[in-house]
Amino acid sequence: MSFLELKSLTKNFGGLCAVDGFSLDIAKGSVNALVGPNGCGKSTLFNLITGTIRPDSGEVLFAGVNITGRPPHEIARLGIGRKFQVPAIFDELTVRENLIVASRKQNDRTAQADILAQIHLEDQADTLAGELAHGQKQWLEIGLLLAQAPALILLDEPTAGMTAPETRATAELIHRINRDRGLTVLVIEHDMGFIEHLACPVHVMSKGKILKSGNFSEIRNDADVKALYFGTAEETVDA
Ligand SMILES: Nc1ncnc2c1ncn2[C@@H]1O[C@H](COP(=O)(O)OP(=O)(O)OP(=O)(O)O)[C@@H](O)[C@H]1O
Repeated sequence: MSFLELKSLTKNFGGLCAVDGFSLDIAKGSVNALVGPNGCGKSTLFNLITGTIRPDSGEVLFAGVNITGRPPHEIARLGIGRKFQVPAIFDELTVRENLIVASRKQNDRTAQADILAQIHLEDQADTLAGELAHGQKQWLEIGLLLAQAPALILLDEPTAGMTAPETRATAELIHRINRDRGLTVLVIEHDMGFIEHLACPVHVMSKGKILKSGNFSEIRNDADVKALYFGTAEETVDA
């Protein structure tokens, strides 16, 4: 059954069509990746899902409920969490305090301990968030999302600026929270190595709509996708 249903979403900014009749069905409990060149409309699509901006036309259905045009706080309360590229954490609080502040149930220490284990920051619980390594800050922000008990999370370039081991660990983290919490995940990414580790359905966006959907190797070897990135079908997508 479709958990998130995007139906012919369209958003224009003046004369620019950023999202152009975009449709996609995301199944409950699945992980999906959205890739595409700079400016193809990925972040605008996330803004349409989370209510930051309203579509000119089209609909967003979440768990069967039409949430199109609802305000962001209402959509968040319904269970959609979003992580932006730059981590929004409290640097001057410890990792544990960050989680407590973000938690729906602030006294539920068991839930917070579970999250600490899942984001691999058990040993840093009493470290100031500002002192964490870059990758750990990104994981803490995913932890802050988990503390709000969402059913769907949208991650915008979660591995930006990460080392290769951090990137691999992030793919494992996403698998873990998907498996252990039954969370549905939609990820925007540029890093094809990360997408390969995720081993999930990949949707390629171009000029506001889906160009191709498939598994990693189908996308990597697709002539239209190669042409989109390189203007030629001769090379391999590994940017
Ligand atoms: N608020 C806005 N006002 C005007 N134009 C906008 C606005 N937001 C986005 N755009 C334009 O819409 C197009 C799509 O932008 P968007 O940020 O969604 O792309 P993207 O695929 O997320 O890009 P990137 O990978 O670089 O983050 C771009 O041409 C962008 O300049």
